[in-house]
Amino acid sequence: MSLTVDGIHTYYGQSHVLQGISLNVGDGETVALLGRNGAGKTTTMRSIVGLTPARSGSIRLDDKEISRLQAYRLARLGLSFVPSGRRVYGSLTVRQNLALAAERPRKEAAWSLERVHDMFPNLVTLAGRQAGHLSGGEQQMLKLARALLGGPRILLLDEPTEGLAPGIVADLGRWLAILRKEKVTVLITEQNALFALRYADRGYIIEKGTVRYEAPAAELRDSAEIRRYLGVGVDT
Ligand SMILES: Nc1ncnc2c1ncn2[C@@H]1O[C@H](COP(=O)(O)OP(=O)(O)OP(=O)(O)O)[C@@H](O)[C@H]1O
Repeated sequence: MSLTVDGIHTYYGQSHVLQGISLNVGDGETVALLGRNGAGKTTTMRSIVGLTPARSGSIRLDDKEISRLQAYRLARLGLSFVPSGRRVYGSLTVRQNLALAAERPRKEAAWSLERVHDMFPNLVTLAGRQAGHLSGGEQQMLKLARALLGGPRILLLDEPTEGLAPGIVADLGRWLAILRKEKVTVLITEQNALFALRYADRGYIIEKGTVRYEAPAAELRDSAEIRRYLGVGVDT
């Protein structure tokens, strides 16, 4: 499975936010989408998954044109969008949240509950807890678990570290390393550029709705120019 975004233009009303973004995510790759505040990272993801459709340009899953499909059909095709923030069914328990996600999986790519529990053993302990009462990190874990149970062909993770304590960010790094090893195809946006580049194969840096740089993650991480541009200091 590969995702190809080719020259998409997306608007909010009159505001021309994405001005010809092109990128691709190859089968089994982890790709980081970076840029300053307001550059258009979230909008790019929302365009890919059909929540804020692009007005022109092409988006293809393998050779299939998907840019005109509605969000629910894209979700059925295996585009799994994990938005930032606390988006779980707060009044349901962890167990119920997982059961709902496992109800109608895309069979060929679905993870079993057992495999998900191997990756996130804490979810076993937390099974009876109400999801709305979990910490930010625990909710992030639950969102990822739900996405995997659904059988994603590509996981789109929007700012997964947002609002997480440093210790939890380290956990998230471990999960991203596992996804990469398991060859799950991932597109990730991050304010924390160095974090994302540590777990990505390649990265794109966008500015004002266009791609400004594209390079292997290690190259972006080591470039003084890129660090200056992104306003990041030394790697920790
Ligand atoms: N619902 C909306 N209506 C109008 N303008 C919007 C809307 N959402 C985002 N924008 C504008 O579109 C531009 C791109 O926003 P976007 O959220 O994609 O950026 P981002 O790179 O994800 O940045 P951030 O990390 O700050 O979310 C910004 O100028 C933003 O103000």
